[in-house]
Amino acid sequence: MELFDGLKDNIGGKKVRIVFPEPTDIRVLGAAVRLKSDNLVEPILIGNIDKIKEVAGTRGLSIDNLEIIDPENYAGFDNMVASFIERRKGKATEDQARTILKDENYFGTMLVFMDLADGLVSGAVHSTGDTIRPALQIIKTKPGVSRTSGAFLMVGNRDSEKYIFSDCAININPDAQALAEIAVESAKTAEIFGIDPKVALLSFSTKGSAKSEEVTKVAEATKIAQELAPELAIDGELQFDASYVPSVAQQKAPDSKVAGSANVFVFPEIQSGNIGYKIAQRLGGFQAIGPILQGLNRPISDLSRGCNEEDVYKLSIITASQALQEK
Ligand SMILES: CC(C)(COP(=O)(O)OP(=O)(O)OC[C@H]1O[C@@H](n2cnc3c(N)ncnc32)[C@H](O)[C@@H]1OP(=O)(O)O)[C@@H](O)C(=O)NCCC(=O)NCCS
Ligand SMILES: CC(=O)OP(=O)(O)O
Repeated sequence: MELFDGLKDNIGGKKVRIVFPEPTDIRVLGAAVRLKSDNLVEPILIGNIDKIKEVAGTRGLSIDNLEIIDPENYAGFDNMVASFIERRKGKATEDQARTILKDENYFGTMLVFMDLADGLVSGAVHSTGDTIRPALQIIKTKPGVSRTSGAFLMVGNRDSEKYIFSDCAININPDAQALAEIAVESAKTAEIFGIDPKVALLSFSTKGSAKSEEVTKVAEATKIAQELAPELAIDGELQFDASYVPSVAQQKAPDSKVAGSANVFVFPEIQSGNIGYKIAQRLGGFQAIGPILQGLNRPISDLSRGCNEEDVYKLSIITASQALQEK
C-alpha cells in the first residue's frame, strides 16, 4: 500500500477542519480544492473572498463548496480578541490584539486554539518565523515538552524507504535537554508513518572518536533521551555513516543497537538539519514532507516556501492525521 493511502483511509470522511491562511497562493488553493473533492479534509480558507475567487479563476477552480472566513468581517472577532488577550496574559493590549488578529496566521491559529478548527497549514508564502510564532505564543507545547521542533518525513523512490530528519526548522542551537526532547518527539512522529523508530543523534564523532563541546552536547543529549524514553531504541553520538551503513557501524560502533539501521536522524543544530534535508531532497531525489511541528498542543504545520501543490496536499493529510491521533 502506498504510504499516504493508509493515512487517507484514516482521515477520509472524518471532516477534519484544516485552516489555510494563504489561499491566494495557487499551490495552496489547488491543494485545498483537491483535499475537499477527495473528501479528506474540510478546508477553511482565510482571506478576502474576491481575491480568492480571482486566483481560483486563473486555474478554473471551483471554490463554491469551500468555507471562507475574512478576518475583516468575522462575526466572532470580539470573542477572539478577548480569548487572545486572556491567553497572552498581559502581553497584548486590546488595541494590539485587534491589529495582531488581522494577520491571517494569528487569526487562523486562534481558530484552532478556540476549537473552531482542528489544525493549520501555512508557510508557502510566509517565513517559518511568521508562520509558527503564533503557534508558539498561543497553542504552546504539550506537558513535558519544553521546545517544539520541526521534523521532515523523507521518502525515497521505494515507498518502504522512509526516514525522519529533525530538527530542520525551529531550534537554532538546542541544548542537550532540548535535543533529547527532540529525539523522543521524533520517534513519536516516526510512528505516525508506520516507522519502527531507531533514533540516531548525529555528530561528526562516533562514540568519542572526537572531543569537543559540540560532541559532548550530543553525547549528553543521548543519555537524557535514553532516560526519558527507556523503551525506545536511541543511540549517539554517531556519524551519519555509522548510523546508516551496517559495515561502517560494525567498525565504528559494534555494540550499538541503532548504528547501521537508524531511520530517525536527529541533527545537533538547525544548520546541519536544514542543510541536510535540502541536500537529500535536491541531490538525493528524496521527497521532503514537512516541517511537521512536534510537541505542540494542536497540529500546526509549516510548509517550505519552495513547496509545490503536492507538498501542500500531503502535509495537510499529515496535519489531519495528527489531529485525529490527538482526539
Ligand atoms: C522559531 C523562532 C521564530 C522563534 O523566535 P522568536 O519569535 O524570536 O521567539 P521568542 O524567543 O521571541 O519567543 C516567542 C514565544 O515563543 C516561545 N518559543 C520560542 N521558541 C520556542 C520553541 N522552540 N518551542 C516552544 N516555544 C518557543 C517563547 O517561549 C515565547 O513565548 P511567550 O511569548 O509566550 O513568552 C526562532 O527560533 C527562529 O527563527 N527559528 C528558525 C526558523 C527558521 O528560519 N528555520 C529555517 C527554515 S524552516
Ligand atoms: C523548512 C524551510 O527550510 O523552509 P523555507 O524553505 O521556507 O525557509
